[in-house]
Amino acid sequence: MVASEKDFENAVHQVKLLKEDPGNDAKLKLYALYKQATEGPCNVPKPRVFDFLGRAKWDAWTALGSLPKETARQNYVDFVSSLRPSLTSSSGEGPAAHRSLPESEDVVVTSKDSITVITLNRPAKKNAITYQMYQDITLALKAASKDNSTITVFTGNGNYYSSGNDLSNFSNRSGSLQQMYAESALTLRNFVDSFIDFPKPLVALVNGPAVGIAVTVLGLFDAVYASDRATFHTPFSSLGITPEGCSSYTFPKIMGPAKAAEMLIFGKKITAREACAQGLVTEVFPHNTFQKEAWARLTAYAKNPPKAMRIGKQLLRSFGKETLHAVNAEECRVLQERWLSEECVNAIQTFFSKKGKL
Ligand SMILES: CCCCC/C=C/CC(=O)SCCNC(=O)CCNC(=O)[C@H](O)C(C)(C)COP(=O)(O)OP(=O)(O)OC[C@H]1O[C@@H](n2cnc3c(N)ncnc32)[C@H](O)[C@@H]1OP(=O)(O)O
Repeated sequence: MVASEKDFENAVHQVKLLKEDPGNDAKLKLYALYKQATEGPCNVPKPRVFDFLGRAKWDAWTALGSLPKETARQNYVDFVSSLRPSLTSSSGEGPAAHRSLPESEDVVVTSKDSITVITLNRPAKKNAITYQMYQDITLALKAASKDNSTITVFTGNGNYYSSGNDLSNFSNRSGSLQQMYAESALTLRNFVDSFIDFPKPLVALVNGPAVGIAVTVLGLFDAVYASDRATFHTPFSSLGITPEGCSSYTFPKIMGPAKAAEMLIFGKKITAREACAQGLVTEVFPHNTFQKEAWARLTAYAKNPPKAMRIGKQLLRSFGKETLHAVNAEECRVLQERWLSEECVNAIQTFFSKKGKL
């Protein structure tokens, strides 16, 4: 269900009636979503250095990147409902995923034409996936598996689909290294499990380059539509690490062992058309018509009887499921060791010293 103009106006009115101060973070978020919904992406100059409030507002608005006006309107309505559960929108039920998803700006969940959309929303960092985002995505998938949508879609905001794991994930957490890597392995395992077990059709709209784990989990999707600007890159060896996302099993099955090794061991970056020829991508669209064509396709597919699609997906998936879980467990075990290796530590240091981009 997409929020109408009237829902939006109601939500704006409800904010004015709030009896309690929702706090600065919430107010900044409301401001940013309101501006994005009414004016589109921020294109005004950054306020002067001593205008702290003006700069905080500008930052919050700018962080929304190119989020479409309709999505911002929907997010505003949903956010107002979450501030005051008794304030429900006049259009009835909102996206079910919001009910159990913690507040997150980096992973945005919306609902449209029976389709739940999970958008990676860190365009300034090329949608790199933080530790928190792994957990939010896991929750979002769990919620989407139970909501009333027919299809779930994954995409990225901005010019990247995702640059994969945020390489600062291991430098900004507390506790011993062993403990941090054990927790990370568990978080990764839960994250990948939620793709393996996802019960409905899951579609990726790869709007731009994809790196690392953003590529590997594609082997667990039911369809992958890509812009012709998308590329697919798994530079694991150069980072001193090993494949995850079940790719050590799905990629050889999808593209054959030789092509899988070229990507997963030698780190060859491939184009969208190459990925399509190799079976990782379902179809490639010209970038300037990508959104329109892919959404026309999805909207038509979402009209199919949902139970038949769900049962069909389960048939396709059920026989390999135990193997996928076993592969996931083993990949996470091996990675936990690799993260401690000198090769991996050096590669991450090199990236942050700005000498080692892909
Ligand atoms: C729970 C743990 C689970 C772990 C699971 C493991 C998964 C494995 C992987 O996913 S491996 C892949 C890891 N990703 C990378 O190695 C990509 C690193 N990024 C780059 O090489 C480049 O940034 C780029 C090629 C993606 C884009 O280059 P470009 O020049 O176009 O842009 P910038 O480099 O200036 O990027 C803009 C800002 O974004 C930051 N950034 C981009 N990607 C990441 C990332 N993966 N991790 C952290 N930060 C990233 C970049 O540092 C810039 O930030 P700045 O503006 O503050 O400088």
